[in-house]
Amino acid sequence: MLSISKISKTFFAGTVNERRALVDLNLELAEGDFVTVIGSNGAGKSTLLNTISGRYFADSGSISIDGSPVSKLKEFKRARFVGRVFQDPMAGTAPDLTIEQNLALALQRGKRRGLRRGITKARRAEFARELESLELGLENRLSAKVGLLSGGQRQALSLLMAGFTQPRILLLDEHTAALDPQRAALVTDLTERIVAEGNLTTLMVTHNMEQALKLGNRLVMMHEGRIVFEASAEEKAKLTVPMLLAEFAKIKGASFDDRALLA
Ligand SMILES: Nc1ncnc2c1ncn2[C@@H]1O[C@H](COP(=O)(O)OP(=O)(O)OP(=O)(O)O)[C@@H](O)[C@H]1O
Repeated sequence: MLSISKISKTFFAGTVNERRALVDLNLELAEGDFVTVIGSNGAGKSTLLNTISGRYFADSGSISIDGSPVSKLKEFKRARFVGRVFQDPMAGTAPDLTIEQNLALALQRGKRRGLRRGITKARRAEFARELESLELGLENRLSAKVGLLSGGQRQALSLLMAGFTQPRILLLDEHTAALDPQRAALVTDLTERIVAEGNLTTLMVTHNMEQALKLGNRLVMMHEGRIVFEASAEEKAKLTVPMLLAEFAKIKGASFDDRALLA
């Protein structure tokens, strides 16, 4: 359903600052696949997500979603079917709008279209029910501005909104990295639940190897713009953190820090 064929992306080509972020990369995701993406710093993970979301156009190669080419579509057009949660909790929500206004916007963008604009009593009750499942007490703060929430609360809300919009592809870019361990664990569990409930086709970048093994049915490791290791569902089930570290060690010249990867 997501087909990436031979995409390359070079920044500052032909200058001393040239960076080959993606090199002839191929990746196929079937409906409902949840692929975790790990790799050394500068491996091209964010650039891969950025070319799927349309933030950057690839220099060559093609990307299609449900068989339709999207490589030439601008980011705002792809936003209809690409959902994204970033590392920065400030990125995914509108800080000056209230929690219920943010949720209403997500609902309007999603499949549950046709619902009247505005927030009815029934819809407020639905929002409260959904927020209750986050176990953060947000159900009692529907009219609070989102800018007042903590990072973890905003990431949880962003995920809930991504679930509402029912994207064809969900991109998660180190979305738990800026959170304290407790909130990161909560958002990790929530990610599993929302992806499973919506059967969302998902790509998740993480530096946390335990998280990369816990979540998803497939795993890819990137290095210098290429996928250098892949694990199918069956293989991933047998992988351990030491095995992944051994794979990293095989990458000639890879600069990585075990502690950072295990953090
Ligand atoms: N907007 C940009 N302008 C110039 N160079 C860029 C840009 N974005 C990424 N790069 C370069 O492309 C390469 C890949 O970067 P990218 O951010 O995709 O890596 P990453 O795997 O996400 O790294 P990290 O784990 O450190 O976040 C790096 O060499 C980076 O410096």
